[in-house]
Amino acid sequence: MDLIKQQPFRTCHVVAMPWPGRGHINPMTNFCKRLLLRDPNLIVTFVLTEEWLGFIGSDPKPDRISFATLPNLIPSELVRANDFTGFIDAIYTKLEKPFEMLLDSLSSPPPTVIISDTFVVWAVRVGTRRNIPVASFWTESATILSLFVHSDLLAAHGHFPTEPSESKEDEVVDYIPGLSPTRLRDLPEIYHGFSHEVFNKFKPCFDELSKAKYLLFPSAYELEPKAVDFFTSKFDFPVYTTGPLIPFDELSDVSEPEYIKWLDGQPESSVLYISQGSFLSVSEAEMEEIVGGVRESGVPFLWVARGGELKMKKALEGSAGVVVSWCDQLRVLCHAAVGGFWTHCGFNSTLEGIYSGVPMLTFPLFWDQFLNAKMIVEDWRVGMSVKSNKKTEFVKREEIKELVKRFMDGESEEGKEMRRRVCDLSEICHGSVSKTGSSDVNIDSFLKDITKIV
Ligand SMILES: O=c1ccn([C@@H]2O[C@H](COP(=O)(O)OP(=O)(O)O[C@H]3O[C@H](CO)[C@@H](O)[C@H](O)[C@H]3O)[C@@H](O)[C@H]2O)c(=O)[nH]1
Repeated sequence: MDLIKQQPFRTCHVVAMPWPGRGHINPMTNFCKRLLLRDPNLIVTFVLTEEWLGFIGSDPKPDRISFATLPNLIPSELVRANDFTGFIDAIYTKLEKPFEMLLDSLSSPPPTVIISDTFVVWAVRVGTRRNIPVASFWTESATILSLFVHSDLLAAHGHFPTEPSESKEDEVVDYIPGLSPTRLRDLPEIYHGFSHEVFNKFKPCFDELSKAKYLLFPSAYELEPKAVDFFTSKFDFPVYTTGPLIPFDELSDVSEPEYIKWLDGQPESSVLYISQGSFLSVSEAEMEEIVGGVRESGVPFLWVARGGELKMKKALEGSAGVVVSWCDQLRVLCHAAVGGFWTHCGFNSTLEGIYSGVPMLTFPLFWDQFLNAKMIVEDWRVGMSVKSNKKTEFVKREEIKELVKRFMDGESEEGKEMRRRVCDLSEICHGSVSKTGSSDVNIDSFLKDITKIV
């Protein structure tokens, strides 16, 4: 393998500090694995709460990653959605000290760089105090980061903060660098309500960003070139796209869980894979409509029902599909039988859908997911939207039934066009992580940066 040339005697010690959440830990893990593959002298200390170590500690991992824990001083993952702003506060106020104590204990060799999730607000502060460079790791789209750092521009246009109103919702935001013209209704509601509260909590993280030494985007440059270019010109430090940080290296797994065996028996591109993410869920009434609509469409499905597997199995008894509580998502998406992905549009899922070349039915629930859905449907044109045009109403089963049938029809003109486009984007993503792709080139440049002796 063409590895980067290392300076002798210099072992690079990366301390990885993800935000405690599945959609953040997964790409950070995959990034560390990629770093280890490219640099035989690198070691990684991966920092998790004790609870998260319990969730993922038994997963196979390379030798040169060791886990270190922070005490369980924040609300459990199992209930964090109940009080999300309280969860953010706890991370902000309770984990900085234990993290510093942990850094004190890492002396052989001492940390070379901290790679920290951008939302871990104190990481840049800690790194600056200790003269350890911090690479800020942003797990959402570059486009939404541009929106977040431009709340002043939104305010200047009367779009932030503001109360919801029908007329405003149709106004078009066309002045944010890297963001294609977008109706206010398709942006996360950072301008009012709960998302506004969450945004205010996270705003200090965007202000800290300029004090980092590197910025890392877990995506392919070609998916959002304008937004990435904006950050490259904004900051006087390096900005890297790493290629999609999804577990494509693990696709050759030989195990055959029941749901893969079931997929093996289904016709090509016939199955709708449904996953609503690992964090929030929809109301019971809305779920009933979704279940009814999918069932009546007659389309075969593989459904990940987090937390409510038994109930869902009962509701879908006798219909054309399988319900599981968890699956190896990328492997499922890459299976020939899967022809569509009903997704909540978490950024990892979005990248996984694109990488697999599977068109998406978008059903965003919160935060960046609304803009991801808009990019899927309008910018990349690789999906259709399930959500009603009015955010207060949910879509009824009859509409869902018709939409699912239309979406899964690979023979219609729109179906063919959507599939052609997603295959093109899939090729771009595959290219970026291929042997000669931009991902390795960028990761090697990042490694050269962090291992150079100053
Ligand atoms: O049965 C399942 C379900 C999910 N996953 C994986 O879990 C991850 C989920 O990540 P993502 O799609 O990003 O969803 P969330 O966990 O909801 O992500 C949070 O973090 C993301 C990245 O910051 C944000 O974009 C989202 O809005 C936020 O909810 C993906 O890698 C999936 O492959 C599985 O492997 N099996």
